[in-house]
Amino acid sequence: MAGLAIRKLCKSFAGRIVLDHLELSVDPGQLVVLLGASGSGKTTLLRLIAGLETPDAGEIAIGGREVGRLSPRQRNVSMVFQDFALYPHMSVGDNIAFPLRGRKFSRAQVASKVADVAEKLGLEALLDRRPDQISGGQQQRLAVARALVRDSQLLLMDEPLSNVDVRRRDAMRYELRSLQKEFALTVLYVTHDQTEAMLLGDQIAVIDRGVIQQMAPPDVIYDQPANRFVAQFIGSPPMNFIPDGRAGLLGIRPEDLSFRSAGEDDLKIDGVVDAVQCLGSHNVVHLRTDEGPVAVIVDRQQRVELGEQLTACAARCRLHRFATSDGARLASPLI
Ligand SMILES: Nc1ncnc2c1ncn2[C@@H]1O[C@H](COP(=O)(O)OP(=O)(O)OP(=O)(O)O)[C@@H](O)[C@H]1O
Repeated sequence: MAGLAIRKLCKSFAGRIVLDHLELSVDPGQLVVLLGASGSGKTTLLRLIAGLETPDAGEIAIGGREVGRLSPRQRNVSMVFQDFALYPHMSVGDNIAFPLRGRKFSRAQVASKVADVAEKLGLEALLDRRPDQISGGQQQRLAVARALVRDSQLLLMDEPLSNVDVRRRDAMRYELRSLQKEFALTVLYVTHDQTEAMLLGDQIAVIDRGVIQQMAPPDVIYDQPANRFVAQFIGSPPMNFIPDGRAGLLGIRPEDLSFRSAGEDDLKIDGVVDAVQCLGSHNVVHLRTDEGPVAVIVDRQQRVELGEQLTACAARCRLHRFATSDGARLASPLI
């Protein structure tokens, strides 16, 4: 598969800016997750790449070739939507063959390509079944088979797992990741689910109001968020923010706070326990403080009473600093 490069892409609907000089690139064989809230422009971006919408300005190149003027078919991009958009009335075999319809292939060539791809994806015993007669994981493989059979350059996925049972979803994410690696698929995967983004992406591109706020590997997005928006979008419960005094905001992840002080120099926040949530593997303690609400993740063993006065502490090296003006990340307070 090929790489994708987008430069200064703009799109408005009825005078409302949806994509604002957006820049994004996906290397060949990489899975980039486009993560953003509802209405941030994710689907619009996919539709522009696929050629289903026309940009107002900007460039879209697939495999180094500008595709802005090409029809959707000429772009050779596969798009997978919710529930994989399989044809329910067609057999698995016909679903795989469908993208080859209308192309100049003989019956025998189509049959051979379908057999080849079905074998690669372990679907060969299922070719006569209908999509509702195969498992969710097999449906996902069928969607990938349809992209491979037509030698797609790029796979665009728009929340394909959103209707999948929560218990199955983990296994399907794992399988998608394996398929993507095995076949070196270039994938741009849209979701609003931060856990999904962290689990799937080689890189996560966080989008807000039509602009990519940060694109980086998941651990970098989490450990060095480029601005306040990214910092609070990723992490559960979200990062705490308290005023810094120096025209800035301090950001502290709930797991970086504890009620046991480790060092003289620790940041200390006094508060009263407002609520304690049990999340199975750990508890979240919500403090009411003079700086606003603060969440602290603690061991289940640690006994904390409602109304108790406590001091939450964090090592200075774990703090993040952001400008109050535009939310941009500043050097850490220690530097
Ligand atoms: N064809 C259209 N005409 C007018 N407005 C549109 C059109 N398509 C999208 N929009 C608007 O553009 C904005 C971005 O929509 P888009 O579907 O790209 O968001 P999204 O990030 O995919 O959201 P969601 O996660 O809810 O699907 C929304 O405010 C939407 O109403």
